[in-house]
Amino acid sequence: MSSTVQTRQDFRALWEAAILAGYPAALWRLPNRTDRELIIDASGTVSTVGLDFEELPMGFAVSPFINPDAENTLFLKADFYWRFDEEGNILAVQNKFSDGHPAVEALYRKGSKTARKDVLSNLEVVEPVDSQQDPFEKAVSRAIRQIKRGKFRKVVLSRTKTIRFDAQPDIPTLFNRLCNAYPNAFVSAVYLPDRNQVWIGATPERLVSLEANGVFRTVALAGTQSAFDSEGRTKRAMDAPWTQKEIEEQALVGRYIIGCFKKIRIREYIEEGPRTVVAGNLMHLRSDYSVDTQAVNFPQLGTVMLRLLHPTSAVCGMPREEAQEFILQNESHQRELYSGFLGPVNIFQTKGAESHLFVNLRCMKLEGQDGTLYAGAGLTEDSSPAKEWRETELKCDTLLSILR
Ligand SMILES: C=C(O[C@H]1C=CC=C(C(=O)O)[C@@H]1O)C(=O)O
Repeated sequence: MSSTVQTRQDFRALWEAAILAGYPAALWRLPNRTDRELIIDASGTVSTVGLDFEELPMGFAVSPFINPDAENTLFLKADFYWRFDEEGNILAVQNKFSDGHPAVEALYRKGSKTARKDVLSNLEVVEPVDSQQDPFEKAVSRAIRQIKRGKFRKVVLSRTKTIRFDAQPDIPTLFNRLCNAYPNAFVSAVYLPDRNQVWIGATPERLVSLEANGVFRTVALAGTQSAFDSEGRTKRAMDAPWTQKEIEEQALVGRYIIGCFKKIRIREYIEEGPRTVVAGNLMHLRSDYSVDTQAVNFPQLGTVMLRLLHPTSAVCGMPREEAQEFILQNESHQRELYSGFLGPVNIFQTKGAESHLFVNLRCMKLEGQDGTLYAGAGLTEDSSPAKEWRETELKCDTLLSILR
């Protein structure tokens, strides 16, 4: 434990010092919380692990979309961990190294000199919008034909939007803006030096949570509509109209989760919903599932369920194998970490360790000044290609409206 005593520290300074030193770093804010948390891995590289909550130390996990049995999960070890309040006061700190260690020197010395910025550079959308629209809509039509032929029931097709900033964007500023705009999202920024990428996003979808009291949680999230009416007024969630297609699309995700519980003979789950939830500029239908792992005497439930759930039918489809094959054959980009999962693992809180993994949605990959936004839409036999395209545009706007 370091003896570097500090009660206030701008996480911007630490983040920038980590990037300068080439250390992997993850910055996040849990939904409906105000604390910001930061992990820095001073090894300089991200390791690949099998995600096992019982085995892993404190850290931050990041998974690609393709990750059978969660065996190829990237893991940032918490060599340094801080929890800050909104004003930047340090609420908790755990450093593995003492004063004099090169990593402590690199982070605290370089970090303390960093000037405060709060501007975002300008950006332009590089890719002409229609170059993506036509191939996307054609792929949606192919998917609908396959669904009608009975190949699968649902598939989630995604597309990208490429943007270019006129200077490297300031991640802490962007992160703070996302936190302010989307209080009920999981907001995160992850720096992966091996890939020379930063992934930043504000996702509404929890994949697996393991609370200190042993409660396991997951959700079935699907169905999308704008949170605003045609005159731009905010809709009331309770008045949101849902079509048969959207109700069915969300029900398939719920059925998939219940199927996973059944596989491992868990009957003691609590199901709540579906209800309409607001996710920034959008609304979705969400059902919540929880299990008391202590009451059912199943401490490994989180690890087992994660392997069964990922990728859920909210990002892949049903049946999973057929849908995944269609995605790999019909999407023109690699998803990489989009629609994978990410989040803190075994973070020690006063009552015990907690883990919270979220599906990596409403996100952007940043490589220098180039950004790639990702968005997908769940397709069923009642989908309309033009409507699905508009839905992906709305999903890109979750981040774009904050960037502009
Ligand atoms: C695949 C995405 O969203 C998923 C989560 C909520 C609603 C969805 C939908 O309505 O299609 C998607 O299943 C995305 O944001 O890229």
